[in-house]
Amino acid sequence: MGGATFPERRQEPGGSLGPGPEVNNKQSGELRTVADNETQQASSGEAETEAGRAVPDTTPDERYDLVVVANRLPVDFTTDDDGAISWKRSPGGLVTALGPMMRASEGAWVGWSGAADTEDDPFDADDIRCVPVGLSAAEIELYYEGFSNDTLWPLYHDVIAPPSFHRQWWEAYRKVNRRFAEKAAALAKEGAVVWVHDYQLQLVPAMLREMRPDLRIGFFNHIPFPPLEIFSQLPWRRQVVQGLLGADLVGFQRAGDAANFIRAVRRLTDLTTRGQMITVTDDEARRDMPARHVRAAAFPISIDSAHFDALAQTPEVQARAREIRAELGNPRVMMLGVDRLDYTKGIRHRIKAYGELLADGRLTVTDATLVQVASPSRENVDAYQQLREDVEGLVGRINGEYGEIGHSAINYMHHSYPAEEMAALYLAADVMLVTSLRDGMNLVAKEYVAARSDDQGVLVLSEFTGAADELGRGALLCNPHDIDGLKDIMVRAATMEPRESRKRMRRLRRAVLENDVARWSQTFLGVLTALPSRFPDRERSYDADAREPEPHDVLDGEDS
Ligand SMILES: O=P(O)(O)OC[C@H]1O[C@H](O[C@H]2O[C@H](CO)[C@@H](O)[C@H](O)[C@H]2O)[C@H](O)[C@@H](O)[C@@H]1O
Ligand SMILES: O=c1ccn([C@@H]2O[C@H](COP(=O)(O)OP(=O)(O)O)[C@@H](O)[C@H]2O)c(=O)[nH]1
Repeated sequence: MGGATFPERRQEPGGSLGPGPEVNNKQSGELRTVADNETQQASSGEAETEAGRAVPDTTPDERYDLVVVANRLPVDFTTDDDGAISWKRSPGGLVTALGPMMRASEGAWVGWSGAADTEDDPFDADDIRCVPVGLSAAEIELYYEGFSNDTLWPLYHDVIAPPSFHRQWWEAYRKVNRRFAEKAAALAKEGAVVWVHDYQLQLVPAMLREMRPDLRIGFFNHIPFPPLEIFSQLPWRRQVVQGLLGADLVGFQRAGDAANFIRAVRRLTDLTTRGQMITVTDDEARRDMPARHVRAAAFPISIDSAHFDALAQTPEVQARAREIRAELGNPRVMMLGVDRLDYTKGIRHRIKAYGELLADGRLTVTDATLVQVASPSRENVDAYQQLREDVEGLVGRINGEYGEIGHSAINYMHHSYPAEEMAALYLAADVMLVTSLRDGMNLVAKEYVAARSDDQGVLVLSEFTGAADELGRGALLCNPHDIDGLKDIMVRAATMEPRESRKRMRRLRRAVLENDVARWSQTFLGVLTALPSRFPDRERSYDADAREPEPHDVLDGEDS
């Protein structure tokens, strides 16, 4: 397929970001506190950046053709009891998705290291150039835990939990977004591509465009974009839309998300839209600039399917899968759930349904078991603390009620595991339960499929995941709010004839192996770089030969 091409990097494609070695200080530099860092103080000041303001300096060899900007770096720093600094892979699907592309390109990844009050020098981790953005402890509380994960996250996930609106959080969000924009502006070569990711950084595209109008800016939202009626609750809804419209291309997981965004643009601005295109003409500050077009479309994200497929076929992973089953007492049916411990994932609904199946006698602990991995997430946010209490209380009650010696009803782990262990769990599981109440994509569903080269296993998949659009024909789709319906589907999965499950799994595997993450990033970057330039004379350093790949259809001719 067509799309952006990148200079080859020294590393072979496909390595996974496992727990990392200790950081080489020569490479990473000493950790410094934010307060110690004058540059940081300057760039994090309260003052609004004016159009045309000078951008922080970087040395010429620290400029890139491709700059990825995401809240998190692909690795998190941790400091052990002896003060030694090491890193491990950051949680969540964003890193799973972007890691392979970044390892294959000569780009830089701008993000937060996961630690408070540090400002680090750029470093290489797993062959990705990482450029840290420092956050103070207060900013983590206000920008990350507050506005990102207690305002935007619940709002964008169908208000499953009530969002909180605080002006102080919004101010921190703006300030931190500006810091990310400044860092990206300083790192990008003339005419470079900057790809901004996710809800934590929605103001970055417009800020960056103001600082660097020469850049080609893409934005991808990994989580759903809510319907107008919900989005409108946000007191700063216009500023968010304006922030996103700084991009040339705004990508979403599902066509419905892109349609929601375009509807918000139509209602909250005076701009004209036509299908996927929005014409931006209100550049008051820069009247010399011609009108520009912003395209909004769906680009469903994926995984490094071939890599996961190969990983699951290694003798070590296969042996570990057998070991897991043996340790569980070789049940007839092993069901599996793997999620960040997040209220969007429908963990409570799943466990409730499982408990009722045991109570009804439709499943027994000698016959079946549920393994639930709930990896720690956002532990300082109240809703996540409450969720942990609820889930662990429920698991304890069900185990107390139905467990027998040698047969737990539910094997619950509040840990995060490396990819090898995930692959072994997927291989061991007869039924994979993905019951999210709302989920941008859900890469776990795709990983399960990629791991099953034996064509066995059944995927139960919530219709409220992005993955349901592509995997709906092979998975058993469920509505997790309908507990009785969910119970029936779980029993159907546990008792499915091998002939039917093989047929379904083959269908699923075709979808996942064909549409991998390389294709996703090439399609997005291909569309981004093929959009007509506002600077036709300027030679682009990207992909002059690319034919324009097609994003997924968004709107059915809805114009205004
Ligand atoms: O960084 P955290 O606050 O620890 O959260 C982890 C990540 O969670 C979210 O993942 C989303 O992206 C996945 C890949 O596109 C998608 O499959 C999933 O449905 C989304 O929930 C979040 O969007 C990331 O920014 C976080 O880093
Ligand atoms: O213990 C764990 C739990 C999850 N994951 C990975 O985290 C990602 C979760 O992505 P998903 O899109 O399903 O959800 P998110 O957490 O991003 O909302 C997947 O690649 C999982 O393999 C992991 O490596 N170890």
